[in-house]
Order: sequence, then C-alpha cells, then structure tokens
Amino acid sequence: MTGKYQKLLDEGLSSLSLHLDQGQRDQLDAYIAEFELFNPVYKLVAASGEDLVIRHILDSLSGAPTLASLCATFASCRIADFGSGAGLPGIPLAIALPSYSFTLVERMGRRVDFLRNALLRASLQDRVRVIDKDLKEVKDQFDVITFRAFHPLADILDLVAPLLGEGGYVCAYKALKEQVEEELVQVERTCKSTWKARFVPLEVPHLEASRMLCLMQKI
Ligand SMILES: C[S@@+](CC[C@H](N)C(=O)[O-])C[C@H]1O[C@@H](n2cnc3c(N)ncnc32)[C@H](O)[C@@H]1O
Repeated sequence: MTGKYQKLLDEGLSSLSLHLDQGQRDQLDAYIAEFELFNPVYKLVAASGEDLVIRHILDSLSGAPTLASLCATFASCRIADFGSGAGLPGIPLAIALPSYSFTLVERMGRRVDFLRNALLRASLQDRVRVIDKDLKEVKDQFDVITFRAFHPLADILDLVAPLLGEGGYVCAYKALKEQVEEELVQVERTCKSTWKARFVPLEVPHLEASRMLCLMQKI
C-alpha cells in the first residue's frame, strides 16, 4: 500500500531517524486511513489531513527514539499507553517499536471500539491489547507507561505508581517546560508517591511548537 501522505511521512520519519520497513509503513498507512475514516464520526481529534499527520502521528513518533532506548534496558519491556483515545501515542509507537508488546488503556466505549478496529486494520491485534477500563481498575504492571493529553501529573501519579514495575519509567508527552515544572511542584506538594524527573526535548517535523517528554521514575 502507498499512503497518500507518503512524502510527508518519508520526510518526517527521516528527520526523526526512524527506519520503518515496508510492513511497518503499511501498518502506519492503514492506521492513518482508519483514523481519517472514523474521525468525522467519532470526533477523535480536531485536526484533519496533513495537520492530523503532523500534530498526531509525527508528534507521537517523535518520542520513539527515546522510548526505544528506555525499552532496551528491560529484558522484555511491557509498555502501556494510558488514556490512549484514538491510539496516541500508543499505536504509532507500537508500529515503530515492533519488538515490544503494548497495552492501550481507554475507558470510553466509542474510542475502545475505534482502537480495536484500528488494531485489526493495521494487523497489530496480536501485539497490542486494549484494556477497556478506567485506569483505577487496572491491575497489571508495566516497565514503560506513556500518556499524552491526559490528566495533570498531580492528579494521576499516585494511581500510576503501583502500575509501574521496578525501575520503570513514566513518559509523559508534554508541551511547555514551565507548565510541566509547575505540575511537578504540585506533585511534590500533593502526591504520596515521590518521583525524580528529567526532560527530553522533542522536535516534531513540520511543527513549530515546543514539545518534550517528561521522564519520571519512582524514588
Ligand atoms: C484528551 S484525550 C487524549 C487521547 C490521546 N492520548 C491523545 O493524545 O490524543 C484523553 C483520553 O483519556 C481517556 N481517559 C481519561 N481518564 C481516564 C482514566 N482514568 N482511565 C482511562 N482512560 C481515561 C479519555 O476517555 C480520553 O480518551
């Protein structure tokens, strides 16, 4: 399959130094096609066309090199994406990191339906599972937990802490450093769990906006 965003994706993947083989590109094209088909009905994200690819697909993939380095430190890395919505960043990451199993946690039924369908279309159903529950009901543990456009850190880190395995990382996709620093102050003030954090700046191809990963480990 040759997707309609081939040039944009070629440039974007190259500037992120991500090398996807033809099978992975087909998976990405299938996911984007499904996303575009259902977005007007399910109102998954506000963007469409190239804007959707840049703001959501490439934005999600911009964290993949960092995630790959973190995952390589675990014998068999268990990755979860909390509040996955339309599968962001979880599905693009699962396509870019084919050695790992992913779990997408999403509590909204309509979005869960979309996720299950998109995973089938992109032939990811054997490696990516969906937990259709509130985060509060999840019992499993993970080595790497991602989330993007989710709750403020202070509202969720105490819920996330027991779900993080020994030496595991929370990787929060965030925008402005000052806002994240403020969120971390709130974490120190209000959370029972304690964390050390560091920032990894992200460059999203074709996007003039501040993006970063906030990496956190329990201490
Ligand atoms: C603003 S959307 C972001 C979706 C996606 N991560 C993205 O970047 O586009 C937040 C998603 O988290 C889900 N969500 C919020 N709180 C949750 C919880 N406690 N457990 C599971 N899902 C949750 C919502 O249903 C929604 O789909």
